[in-house]
Amino acid sequence: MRIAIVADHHGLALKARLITRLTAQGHEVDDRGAHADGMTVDYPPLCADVCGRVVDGRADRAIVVGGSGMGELIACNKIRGIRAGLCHDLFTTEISRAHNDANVIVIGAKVLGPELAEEIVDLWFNTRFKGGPHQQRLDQIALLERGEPLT
Ligand SMILES: O=C(CO)[C@H](O)[C@H](O)COP(=O)(O)O
Repeated sequence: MRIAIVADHHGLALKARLITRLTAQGHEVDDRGAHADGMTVDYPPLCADVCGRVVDGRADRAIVVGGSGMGELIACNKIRGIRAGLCHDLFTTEISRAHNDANVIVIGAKVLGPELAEEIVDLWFNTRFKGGPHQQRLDQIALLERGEPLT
């Protein structure tokens, strides 16, 4: 897969570790920043960058690493066409793909250790969307996103 990845200042070490792992697995990983320079950064532009790439097809999926990940989750889900999941355990990670067809995974580097983060990312990439009634619900979410009435 073509994966766009970003991290703020809290997620740089985890981002580097995930890039190494995903590249070794055969993915094409595009590191969109931030880059290790000791500066603090604002996460919304980073989220906008990778989410824009998912929406316009330059990336298949995106990974966003923050401190808690909560603000990143909010930012990503403001972008039309993005379904971002905050994944800090195996159950919600699997559901974010199987039920929600998440196209962005958000991780808090201050919440998870690196080994669990790797396990979560592997599970996220290896879980298929189930479709069926879940597709109907995603269609309803898309209506909400466009400000259209739910039918
Ligand atoms: O996870 C985050 C947002 O949800 C950020 O990493 C966090 O808010 C950064 O804060 P600070 O610059 O004070 O370290």
